[in-house]
Amino acid sequence: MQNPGRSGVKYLSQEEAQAIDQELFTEYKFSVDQLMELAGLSCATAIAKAYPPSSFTKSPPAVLIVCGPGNNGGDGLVCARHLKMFGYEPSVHYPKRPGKALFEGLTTQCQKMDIPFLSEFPSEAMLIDELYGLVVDAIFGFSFKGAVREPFSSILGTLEQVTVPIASIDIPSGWDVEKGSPDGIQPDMLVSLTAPKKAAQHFAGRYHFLGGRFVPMALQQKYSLNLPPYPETDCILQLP
Ligand SMILES: NC(=O)C1=CN([C@@H]2O[C@H](COP(=O)(O)OP(=O)(O)OC[C@H]3O[C@@H](n4cnc5c(N)ncnc54)[C@H](OP(=O)(O)O)[C@@H]3O)[C@@H](O)[C@H]2O)[C@@H](O)CC1
Ligand SMILES: [K+]
Repeated sequence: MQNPGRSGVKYLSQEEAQAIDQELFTEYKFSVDQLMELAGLSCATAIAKAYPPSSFTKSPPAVLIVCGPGNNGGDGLVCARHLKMFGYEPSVHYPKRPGKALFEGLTTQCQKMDIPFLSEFPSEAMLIDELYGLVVDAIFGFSFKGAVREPFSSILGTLEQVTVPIASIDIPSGWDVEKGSPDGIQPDMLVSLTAPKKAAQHFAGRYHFLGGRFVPMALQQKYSLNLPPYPETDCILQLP
């Protein structure tokens, strides 16, 4: 069954999301860094649309970006770089770094753009609320499984208590990719990449965007994604 969501777009199972991802790389010959750049740019663009710098109570508009150990974390690093270009003041916490050239390169790019990397995660939610106007959750994406391991369980425990909005990339971190998590973080924004995953049906925040306008039509059709048309040349689209 196709499981169409409110907009008619298909909500993917974890297996389908991983299969499409693999096909983009193996059959369509995209490289990870190509798609990660487009994914991260989509996220920064959606953030700039929903939370323009003028909407922040403090200037400069400070954003905390928490990056996890996989490609979702890589999207977060790309997003941080574009947010800086857009006039935000991003800071990154990146506690578990894969020893791969792609992530090392993305980290260096951020560092050379004067984006600070916090060695310690703020232990109190209140501190985050005082210092930042927005948190970007780039901890886990569609490959997340099982109970959250440290240091991310403590980080997510703190994020559950922040009052500033959280923008989640692809999946609200800690949520089951298909079933969601009523007790987990409750982001204000979700940017679904390629197509929403089933967990997105439990998203109750204000802004749900679709991003990652890079799926060739043949692949969209193979998986019956039924993606709504993106407006003009936009790389994001707001879902109802
Ligand atoms: N095609 C697309 O649309 C594109 C998708 N892109 C992005 O890629 C994302 C998917 O990336 P991904 O496959 O690298 O996995 P992701 O979810 O980041 O994390 C895996 C890491 O988390 C860890 N981990 C897992 N469970 C855990 C737990 N319970 N507790 C603690 N750790 C846990 C796991 O560790 P391991 O289990 O291997 O030890 C591994 O290190 C996708 O959501 C989108 O954002 C774009 O970049 C490009 C185009
Ligand atoms: K995430």
